[in-house]
Amino acid sequence: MSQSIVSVDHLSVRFGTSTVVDDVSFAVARGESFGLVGESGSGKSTILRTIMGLNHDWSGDILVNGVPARGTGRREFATQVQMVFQDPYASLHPRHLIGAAIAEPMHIHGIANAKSRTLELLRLIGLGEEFAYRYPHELSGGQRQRVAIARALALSPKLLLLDEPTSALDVSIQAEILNLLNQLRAEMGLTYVIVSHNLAVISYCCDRLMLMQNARQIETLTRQQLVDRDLTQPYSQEFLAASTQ
Ligand SMILES: Nc1ncnc2c1ncn2[C@@H]1O[C@H](COP(=O)(O)OP(=O)(O)OP(=O)(O)O)[C@@H](O)[C@H]1O
Repeated sequence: MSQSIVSVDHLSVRFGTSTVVDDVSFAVARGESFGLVGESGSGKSTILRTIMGLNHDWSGDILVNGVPARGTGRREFATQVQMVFQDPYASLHPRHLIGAAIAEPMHIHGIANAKSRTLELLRLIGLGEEFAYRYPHELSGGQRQRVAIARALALSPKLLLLDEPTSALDVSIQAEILNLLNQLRAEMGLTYVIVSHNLAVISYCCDRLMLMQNARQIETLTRQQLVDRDLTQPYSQEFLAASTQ
């Protein structure tokens, strides 16, 4: 599909003798937000990590911007796709200033004006420029996750892979981060693939979602189908019932 920013075709991923992603296919259009949802261990994060090139024992096809992910050089790939991880406490070096953390990918890629771009990114994610001179321990979890998002956007990728972006945060902060993600997507024309076990998060941020169970895809739904409970698979009904109890 030439319109897709990422397409995954018959993807299977193994760790040793276990197949943790089994024949999964989906495609995400430019500007779309696509959710991967399902119980713990169903293979969601493994799909994101495989797209990022962090797993090696896999078969099938992954195309990013129509080009095989396996064949794309790491440097070029980093300008197209970035990942945001669940734990904002683990994702920032404790002894690096926030400004340095955001600027680092730009320095690695030899991008000019890294300093002014860093300040611009801080404004974009709703933190003042003064945050450039703070250390991670001086920030709240929500502020750190904002910084992780700024860092992911530093090379201006069009595709973000978000792995449980709010589940390590206080419930009161989760909505703020989801609102920020929605706002950034609209303003910057970003595409998201968001992993979550939380249907509320997915329905707030995603246009479509794919439900997974035990390494396999069960069903793909639009947000409207989710809202209307227009489900065809018994497992989807079960999962939804369990999630909304
Ligand atoms: N590096 C690894 N080595 C061996 N097994 C792994 C590795 N990473 C993941 N797995 C296994 O692969 C399966 C899928 O894990 P994955 O993290 O993709 O699931 P998930 O749906 O994202 O779950 P969660 O929401 O708990 O992260 C699990 O059984 C997990 O134990």
